[in-house]
Amino acid sequence: MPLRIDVITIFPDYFAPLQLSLMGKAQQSGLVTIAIHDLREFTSDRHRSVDDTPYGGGAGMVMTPEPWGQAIDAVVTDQSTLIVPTPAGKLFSQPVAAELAHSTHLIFACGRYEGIDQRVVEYYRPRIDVRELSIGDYVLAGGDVATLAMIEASVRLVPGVLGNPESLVEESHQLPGVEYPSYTKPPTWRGLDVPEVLLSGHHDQIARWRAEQSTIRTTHNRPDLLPGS
Ligand SMILES: O=C(OCc1ccccc1)c1cn[nH]c1
Repeated sequence: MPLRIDVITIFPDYFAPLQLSLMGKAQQSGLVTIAIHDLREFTSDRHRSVDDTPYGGGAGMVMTPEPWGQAIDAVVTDQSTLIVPTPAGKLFSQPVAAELAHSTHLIFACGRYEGIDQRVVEYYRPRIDVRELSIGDYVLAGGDVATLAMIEASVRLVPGVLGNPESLVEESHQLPGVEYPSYTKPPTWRGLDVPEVLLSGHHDQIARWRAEQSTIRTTHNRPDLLPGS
């Protein structure tokens, strides 16, 4: 059963990169189908407006619910998962990407401005799986870039998309923490040598060195990922 993804956005051109490289091949392989929908196609006024001023005051504009209701109704089934990228969402992560990779149908609602009228989430929550997801603690101008990141992270985990599942095995069996540093040819570059152990052929020493490098790097860059933290 291929994974179907529908993206609803006011900037369809943001998703041109999905036709390239791994994402493009995934679509050609039939493992994934991705459709992009322009939210303005679902407006009914002459100005094709999608936003209005916020109730309760405050700066910025809020996206009105009706175009979203029309657009989501056009693609939704009882198997759909509606994903709303927002800084206020639960944190997207590799385990969440793995879950999405095994879904049947994902609908991404890319909000702009201050976000989408919350009643859109409230309306669909009793009907389908609705997930407000954040890709990190910073604010983007819209959900489009977050959606690209979540699609790329999820689609690469769809069985058959990655030519070499080997790279997934290492990723999933990785020690808690970040990856060890990688090196390739030439053995010396601008006076810098590749760590000797990596050229030694001693696989147990290499594994030990990599584990140690992962711990050093995690301690320095991501102490929050250290076991027991
Ligand atoms: O900025 C983001 O989404 C766009 C957005 C949606 C709703 C209101 C403001 C901005 C975002 C940041 N981390 N994850 C998502």
